[in-house]
Amino acid sequence: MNSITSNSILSRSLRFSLFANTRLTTNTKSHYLDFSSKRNTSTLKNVKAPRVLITGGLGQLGMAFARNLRAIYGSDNVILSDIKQPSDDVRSLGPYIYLDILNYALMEKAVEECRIDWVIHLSAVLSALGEKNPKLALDVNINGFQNILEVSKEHNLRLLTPSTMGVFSVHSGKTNTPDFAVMRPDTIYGISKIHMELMGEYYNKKYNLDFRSLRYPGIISADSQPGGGTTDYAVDIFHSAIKTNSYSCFLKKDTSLAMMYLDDCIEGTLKLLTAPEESLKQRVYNINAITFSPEELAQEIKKQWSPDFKIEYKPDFRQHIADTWPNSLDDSNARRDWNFDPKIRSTEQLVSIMLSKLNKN
Ligand SMILES: NC(=O)c1ccc[n+]([C@@H]2O[C@H](COP(=O)([O-])OP(=O)(O)OC[C@H]3O[C@@H](n4cnc5c(N)ncnc54)[C@H](O)[C@@H]3O)[C@@H](O)[C@H]2O)c1
Ligand SMILES: C[C@@H](O)[C@H](N)C(=O)O
Repeated sequence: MNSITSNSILSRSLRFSLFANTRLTTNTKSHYLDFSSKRNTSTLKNVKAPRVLITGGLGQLGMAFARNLRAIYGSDNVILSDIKQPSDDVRSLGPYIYLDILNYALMEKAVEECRIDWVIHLSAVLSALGEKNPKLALDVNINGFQNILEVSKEHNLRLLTPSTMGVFSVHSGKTNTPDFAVMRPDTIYGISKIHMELMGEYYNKKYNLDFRSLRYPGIISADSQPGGGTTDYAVDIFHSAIKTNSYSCFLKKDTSLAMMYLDDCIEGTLKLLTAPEESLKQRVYNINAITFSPEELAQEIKKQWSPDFKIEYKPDFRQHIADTWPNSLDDSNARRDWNFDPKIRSTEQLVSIMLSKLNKN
């Protein structure tokens, strides 16, 4: 059960600067005023906020986005959506609508009726699930994205869609992989995410669509379950350690991968979402934070949780996927253009924050 709290992870000053940064290109609807002019702060309070639609919001990341965006722009301005039934808790925190991204008419109706200005498009089928059901992954990740891309173009929306380190491959380089590396992924997930990146860039160039994307490493969260990826072990291991003081890992002990704590993912994404157009030198950016292997993570859990913690390694089909992915990404462009700056930078910090959060639940 995800423990849903309404508190934002963002500091008050960061929330304010993200709000103040919420600037608009001239061709955007006038739901709210342009902050780019030299307004003094007293005018901020009586200015309308953007109305944000989150698709696929009931997965691992969606609620954290909703909580933090609502803390900045107000609950009624952030509409959560998915094809799952939300809990009463979720419904109590703000507007929720059923939205299947494969239904273009339904999506356009939602954008019009909810007077949407920005979309955070999270709906997707992730790597492991995608290899089990390639047709579903193709449908959701490609056809679904085409729908949201078209609706965003037709309605002048700002569209942010997360990409993944899964677009890289053995040809991209394993360490400090740059934004513009060779991309030849052999998973349906990686292929569909490259499609998303390239089509988003095409619509930006051809139709001036305000498309933004960032390549996440494996995201690690305490309050939400992962949705079927190859890095899910790094979340599952904590729940298993607390429950049984043991874990059976589906990757080999030395499989080093790029990882990130949820709060850094959210803060970084909101920085890109609100970055002034003129600061963006590209539309798709790598972000990076921590690198560890299952064995290194297990050793840190032994240190901070229990020296008797037991781990076994039983690699499955996800090992091949992980073997094609980088262990770290070069995110210097994200740092340069919109001040990406993760706080959790070590396995030790990650284990400490995860155990403290999970022990509270
Ligand atoms: N979590 C990570 O580690 C990670 C890393 C890299 C990139 N990303 C990206 O971030 C985004 C969110 O990831 P997540 O971990 O929350 O994913 P998730 O798998 O946990 O959730 C995806 C959501 O999409 C929804 N969905 C599926 N089909 C849909 C449809 N037809 N219409 C509407 N919604 C539909 C699902 O119901 C689910 O709630 C995805 O685009 C993913 O590729 C995530
Ligand atoms: C890395 C990311 O895209 C997701 N957690 C997956 O493993 O598929």
